[in-house]
Amino acid sequence: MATEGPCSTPKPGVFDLINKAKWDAWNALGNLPKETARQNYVDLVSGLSSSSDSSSQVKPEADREQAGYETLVMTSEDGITKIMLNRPTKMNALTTQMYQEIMLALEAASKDDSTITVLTGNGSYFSSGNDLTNFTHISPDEIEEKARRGAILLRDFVGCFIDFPKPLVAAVNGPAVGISVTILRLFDLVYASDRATFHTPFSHLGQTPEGCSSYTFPKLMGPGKAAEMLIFGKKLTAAEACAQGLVTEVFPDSTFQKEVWTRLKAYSKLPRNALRISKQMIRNHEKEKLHATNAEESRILQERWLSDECMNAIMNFLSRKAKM
Ligand SMILES: CCCCC/C=C/CC(=O)SCCNC(=O)CCNC(=O)[C@H](O)C(C)(C)COP(=O)(O)OP(=O)(O)OC[C@H]1O[C@@H](n2cnc3c(N)ncnc32)[C@H](O)[C@@H]1OP(=O)(O)O
Repeated sequence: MATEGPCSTPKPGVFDLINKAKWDAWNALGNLPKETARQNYVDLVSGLSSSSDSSSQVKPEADREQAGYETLVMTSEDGITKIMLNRPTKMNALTTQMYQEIMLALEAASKDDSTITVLTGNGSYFSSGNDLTNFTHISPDEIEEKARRGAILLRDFVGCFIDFPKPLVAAVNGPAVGISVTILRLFDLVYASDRATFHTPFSHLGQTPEGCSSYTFPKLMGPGKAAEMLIFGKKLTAAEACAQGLVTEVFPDSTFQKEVWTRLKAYSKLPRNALRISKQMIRNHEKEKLHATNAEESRILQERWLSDECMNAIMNFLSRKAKM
């Protein structure tokens, strides 16, 4: 293009891979003037040579922290976008603001140039699930409206995981509770520290399953094991969760970070589009079912949040300190 102007030669045959790729790139430039193409080429080459002059001048793919999040730390490096829940003193309990920021972060990650997206937690917990103070400071005349809006937020939040287009990985650095457990089935890989536990105390809270777990857990582990977790609140160790298929692999806590990130950096070098298309092929089979389950679970929870059972359980949790 830079020397001959717009593409005018015939397209090479389908098996002439190298010349066909060159032709496609040339043809894609359309009627770009020869001079502009030449300047673009010079800019590209001088950019490459100046960056390869000396290794000290190569700016490493810095851990680019993305601004605008208060409850998360979002970084992109080595083809991996990491979304880290960042309320360690509250065990990364999920506030309304956090649900919203996670949705924004997923939206941004779905469009950035990374290959893999990872969700993890800062501190000792992955997440203690829904922040139970989300249900406080509500006057009686606001309760129904708050429950209605909560159900919409829940449905939208889980919907983002169902529809996420790229490989999505959970690095479960510590215990996980409630919704931070149920959504794991919507991830493509779940790596867990051997310190992690998996606990869904819905009945204890007068609540019911979400995150599509009423469908995905029985399908994954059989109805009996799913009932132990979702109905009776049995807490699983990382090894047990791995045996049930909820966790992909367990790592010793002492080497968890090193082993997981080494593995993910290697995966992130695989062809990006192939990974994305394969993920979508695997997930597309049951998307409709997942969205229908999500809508139904959110509708039922909206009712549960208004029940005495739920309100009493939350008041019990919040008044623990006062009783101590
Ligand atoms: C839009 C709405 C969508 C709703 C979707 C619905 C989801 C359902 C669920 O997720 S159900 C699960 C809800 N989570 C829980 O029931 C866990 C509650 N927390 C605990 O049981 C414990 O805090 C613990 C086991 C996670 C940790 O116990 P530990 O004794 O180690 O630590 P503390 O209890 O002292 O916790 C430290 C401070 O963090 C606060 N905190 C922890 N988790 C939550 C939470 N989920 N909600 C609110 N606050 C939480 C805790 O109160 C302490 O705060 P303080 O230091 O200010 O007292």
